[in-house]
Amino acid sequence: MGCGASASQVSVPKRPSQLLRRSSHEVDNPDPELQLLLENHGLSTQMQSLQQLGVTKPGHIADLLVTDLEEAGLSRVQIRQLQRAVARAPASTSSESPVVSPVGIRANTGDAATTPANGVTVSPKESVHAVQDAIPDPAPVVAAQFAAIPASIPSHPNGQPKPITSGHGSLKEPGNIPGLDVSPADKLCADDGTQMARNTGQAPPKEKTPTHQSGGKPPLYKNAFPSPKSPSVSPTQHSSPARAATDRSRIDSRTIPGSPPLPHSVGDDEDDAHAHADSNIENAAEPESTLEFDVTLLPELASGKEDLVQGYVPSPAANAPARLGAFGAGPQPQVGRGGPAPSAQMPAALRQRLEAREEELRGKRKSRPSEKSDEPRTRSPPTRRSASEGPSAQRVQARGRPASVGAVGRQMFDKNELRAAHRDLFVEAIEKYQAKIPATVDSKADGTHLPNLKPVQVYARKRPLFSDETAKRNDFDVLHVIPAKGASEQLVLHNCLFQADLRTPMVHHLRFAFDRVFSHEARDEEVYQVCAAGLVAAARAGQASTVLMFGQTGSGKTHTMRAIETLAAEDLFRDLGKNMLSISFVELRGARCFDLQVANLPELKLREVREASANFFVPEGAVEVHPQSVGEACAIIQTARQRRATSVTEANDESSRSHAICTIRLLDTGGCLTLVDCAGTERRKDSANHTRERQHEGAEINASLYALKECIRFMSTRQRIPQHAFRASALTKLLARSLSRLETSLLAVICTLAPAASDTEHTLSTLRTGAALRVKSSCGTEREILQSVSAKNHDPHPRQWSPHEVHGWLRNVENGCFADVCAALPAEFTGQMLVRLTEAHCSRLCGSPTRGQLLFELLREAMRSSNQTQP
Ligand SMILES: Nc1ncnc2c1ncn2[C@@H]1O[C@H](COP(=O)(O)OP(=O)(O)OP(=O)(O)O)[C@@H](O)[C@H]1O
Repeated sequence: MGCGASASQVSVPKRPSQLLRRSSHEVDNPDPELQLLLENHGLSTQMQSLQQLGVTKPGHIADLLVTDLEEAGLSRVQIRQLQRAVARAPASTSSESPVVSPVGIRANTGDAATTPANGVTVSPKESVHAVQDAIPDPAPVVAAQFAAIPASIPSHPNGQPKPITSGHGSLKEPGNIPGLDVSPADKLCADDGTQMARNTGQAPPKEKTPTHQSGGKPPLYKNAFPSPKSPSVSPTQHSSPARAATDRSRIDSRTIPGSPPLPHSVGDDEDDAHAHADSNIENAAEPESTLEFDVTLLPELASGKEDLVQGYVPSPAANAPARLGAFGAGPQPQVGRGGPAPSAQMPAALRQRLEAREEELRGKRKSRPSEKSDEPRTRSPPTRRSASEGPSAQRVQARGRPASVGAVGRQMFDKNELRAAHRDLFVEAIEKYQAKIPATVDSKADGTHLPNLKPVQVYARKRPLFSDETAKRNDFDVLHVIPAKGASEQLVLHNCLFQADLRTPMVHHLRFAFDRVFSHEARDEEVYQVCAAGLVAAARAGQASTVLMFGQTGSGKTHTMRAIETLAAEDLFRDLGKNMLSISFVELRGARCFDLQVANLPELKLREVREASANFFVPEGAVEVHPQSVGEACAIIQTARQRRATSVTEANDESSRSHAICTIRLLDTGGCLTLVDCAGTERRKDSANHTRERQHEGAEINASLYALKECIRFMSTRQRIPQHAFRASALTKLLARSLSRLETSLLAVICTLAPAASDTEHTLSTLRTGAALRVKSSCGTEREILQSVSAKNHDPHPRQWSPHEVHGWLRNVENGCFADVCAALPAEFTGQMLVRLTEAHCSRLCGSPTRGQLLFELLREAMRSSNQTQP
């Protein structure tokens, strides 16, 4: 018996250190009486099984077998003696037996050792594989739970432990018991033996694993490796009916796939060989009548296993979960270790079903963002996308669908798409708002007289919305120039947005005031008259005047400037004779300056000129042409303009990629008119498809415009523009001469605006820049306009009423029926006090509850209507 085997007989110890230790270690034979007892009670095999599992600690043995031993009638002393004997006995009785690792995985020894069973030298590396292979395949263990049904005991795939029919399964001592030869049959079945060891290797770690289903309790092992019921043991030997029942349910461990190899008795090798041979035949004979596939495969199918269990198993395997629980179940079965896919031996129909199910589950897992959260989602559930649906398909879909309906991938909606998708909604809101604005807003300007020329004038011009913008982009007009009796000075930008949830549309109505605002219907002549004519006149008088176009690309800068250039030339020639003016035309591309008057566009250096008042820069060698007629002047300007660098952009088919500076000098007076058509401001999105060079160009344009804005800010507050501000860009260097003469300089900035909703962000940026320039130059005046407009448009809240307004309201409300209340109120009774009156107060004031209630309601109504008209 294994317990009594001496250590000298051990062929392969656990580790090298143990090898040394065990070679000199003698294990005492246990008490023969005890040995007999164990054998009589069928416990000797159990002990050996435990030994092979590496369970050698007395405490563990006691835990695992104490019940059986006690029931077998062993005294405590005997049990302890037995435990000591087991502990001293070699843990491994076979060279094939794997070693139990600290985590309970059995593996072959790490040192190169000749394996007696197969004669193969196992290298350390191979032993690592052996460790991996030794990871328990739980299927047989689970299958063992069904071992009580001998008729349907399945064969395990991949030649794993074969069920041995009881007819061949007489108890035999294993060939790997120390000192005993390994039978040829065992050698032949080395694989099986390995697998069996593998199977048995799973129990010890689970004993210690806290997460184990059974909490690692001893009965698990007792049941997982039931003692073989010797044929010689009659049921009457059981101490109790319950015990008898338990034992009846036990079968020869060798009939249970996954149970440890049983000891062979000397001379049983032949039988064993027969047994294996028979078992192989049996396996071949019953390829599909298996239960273990069921329990082995299902856990891999995760959430779908219950269905499958019910669907598949019409036999006792249907009780798998219950049995699993009863047995403690050891490790959860996993598929894919040490055997072929169980499906390979399954009925075709079942295989198909499982495959379909697996596929479905895989799909579910993919679509499930997190396996952890089983809670139902409050947001709209992810919709299943067909193969044809890509991001572009979703974009198209999103366009036609209200954003409030389950937005799939909200990040795919950009502002402009949402605007276009909800065009009608926004247009209606805009029209409603515009209808509320009174058509006659007082204006200081009458439209015919030129405004008083301030150093910096800021104008805004809206260009028309083009039909292709409406057709292609479903765009709509979001710029509204507020009509006025005289000339418009305000406009509203309706910024159509969605709240952060991307479901709630909203419109921000942003008002801006300028020296003059031109609607899309304004004619070029009108613009010239208001914005440039005064500056032309000032230049003629010897001043330095500058007209500067500023705005996003495609908003109409060049369109407006062309008209101004032509009309200015006409004006100047009308009053002046020949050779009285000169025209130079240069363009700035980044920091480089080119002469547009010369066909080959020579590059010009910017030369610094030092003057007493300020330093400035001039393009050295720029050609100055002296036109002899208006026509000639216009032709010169036209030719130069055509030489200007342009290219196709997202926003403009003929976008100017440079700043164009046309300087007209008045030779007699020394005056100068500088017409600057800036390159369009670009946002990152506009240049997204540009080449690297073009993107660099765009960056330079924006940088120079920023420098220009800085200079204008100094100018608008009548501060001296510092040199560093001028030197920041080529544009400001060239404009230094005009802008630095504070006393004599005039600057008109025309902000050109595109009205399309998709250009809202550009337009807003331009408006903000323009408004900032202007407000600083004229302090509170523009604010007053804004306030007066808001006062006219929005009723002040009763809370803000002065005592005079309170009395006035009381005298007039409801046709004066509350005029008498005025007398009851103190003269200083403010709106703040009025809104605090309760209904009871009102009743007391009015002398009757009915009147009091009416007054109270009228007041509330006034408050409500005022709230509604607030911006
Ligand atoms: N007030 C307007 N009335 C009619 N058409 C206009 C008006 N303003 C601009 N346009 C047209 O819009 C288009 C773009 O105008 P323009 O080239 O002047 O833009 P831009 O601001 O100079 O652009 P960029 O900065 O890219 O050069 C042109 O076809 C122009 O004719």
